[in-house]
Formats: sequence, C-alpha cells, structure tokens
Amino acid sequence: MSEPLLKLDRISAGYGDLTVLRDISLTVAAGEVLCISGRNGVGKTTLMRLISGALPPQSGTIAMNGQDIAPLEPHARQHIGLSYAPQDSVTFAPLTLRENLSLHHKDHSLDRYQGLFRRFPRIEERLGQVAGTLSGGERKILAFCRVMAEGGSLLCLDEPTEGVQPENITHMAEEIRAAAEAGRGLVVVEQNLSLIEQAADRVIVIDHGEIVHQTRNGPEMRAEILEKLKV
Ligand SMILES: Nc1ncnc2c1ncn2[C@@H]1O[C@H](COP(=O)(O)OP(=O)(O)OP(=O)(O)O)[C@@H](O)[C@H]1O
Repeated sequence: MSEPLLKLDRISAGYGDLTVLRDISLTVAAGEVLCISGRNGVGKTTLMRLISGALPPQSGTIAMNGQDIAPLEPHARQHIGLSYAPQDSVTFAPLTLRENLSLHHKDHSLDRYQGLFRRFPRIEERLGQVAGTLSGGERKILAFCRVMAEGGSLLCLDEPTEGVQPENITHMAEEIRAAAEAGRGLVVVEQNLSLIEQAADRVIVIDHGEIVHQTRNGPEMRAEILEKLKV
C-alpha cells in the first residue's frame, strides 16, 4: 500500500519545557479532508505549526509521502508541496490585493484565481485596494484564496472561517471539497461546525493536547463533537 500523504506518529511538541501536544498519531490521505477541532488553547495551532515546520517535535516522527520531514524548514516543506495558511492570516497591509495574490508567483499572473474569483467576487472587485483596508473576514478570504491557489499537494488551513459570513463559509467548503476531489489532502483546524459538516471526511477532536475523539463525517458527527467541546 502507498504511504499516506501525511503521517504523524506519536508526536509530542510544545514550547521550551511546556509540552502542549502529547502522543499525537494521525494520517491524511491524498484526496482526504481531515478537520481538527477542540476548545481554545488545547493545541490546534501548535499542531499546525508542527506540521508546517515552524515548531520542531519534542518526540515522535512526521512524514510526507513516507519521507521524514522533521529536518525540513518551513520553506523546504513548501517546496515539496506543503501549503500553510496560519490562523493570523498573512496579508501584506500596504500592498494591493493584486500584489498580495501575485507577487509570490514567478509569472505574477492572476489566472490561477479565476475559479476562486467566481466564488469570492468581492476579492476580484477590490484588486486595486490595499489589503490593510480589508475587514477581518475579507482578509481571511484573501489568505484562503492565496493558499488554495498555491498548488501544494497538502494544504493546511488554520481556522479559515474566523469572522467569515455563512455564505462565504459554504464557498470555502466547496473549494476545499474541490481540492480534495482533485487529489489534494487537507488538514483544516476549525471550530465552525457548518464548515466541518460541509467539508470534512473525518474529524479529530483534541483536548488538553491529546486526541480525545475521531469520527467520520455523518449524521452523528455534530453531536459527538459538541459533546467533546463541553467544558
Ligand atoms: N509561543 C508560545 N510559547 C509558550 N506557550 C505557547 C506559545 N504558543 C502557544 N502556547 C500555549 O500553548 C497552548 C496551546 O495553544 P494553541 O495556540 O496551540 O491553542 P489552540 O487550540 O490553537 O487555541 P485557539 O482555539 O484559541 O486558537 C496554550 O496554552 C498557549 O498558551
């Protein structure tokens, strides 16, 4: 059998002496959407930092397509197909939307965004506006468009829907499903149950740095997640 796109085996990670994640094992296959949910401060962003390469593991292994990626810096992981949109969406405030979307591509072309512009027409309408004047939700959509167009085989999105209105959450879910159907794998940290229901194949709930529940998307999923999110 082929190796999963992403495999974490018994990972622990944290900051200095503080261990935030304990004994995390998970896989993501090509064509699969794995959502990670959990209450505030339980380690979801820490997990994304670990996958993206911003944070080294304290123990355990992390592999992409069977290759140990622990030694690889974030840019090297990006080079082998890992695209990451952090929770605090990286947009360059003094630059226009056009520049935010195009400067990191050699050809500076916006052609790769045509499908995304159809789903999020306000982004295309405002290409000449500087990103610093966007609302919080609009900035999240801009960052979402940028990462979805990056072309990575593994997309990691940290709370893409924060501050985004329901109609656009549905559009994000459609894009996520389309990416999965095109064979990409996605890890999406998300609290929004609507996005999870519309986009996930599977969901993992983290609490106190450990996986406390795993389930496939289905009629019982919402109730199971809500039960695990109870304080
Ligand atoms: N740079 C850091 N140094 C020390 N502790 C940190 C650092 N970043 C995060 N933490 C701590 O790690 C724990 C997990 O934080 P993390 O951001 O991973 O949580 P989260 O599940 O993403 O939360 P939220 O849902 O609020 O975004 C928290 O207790 C946080 O205070």
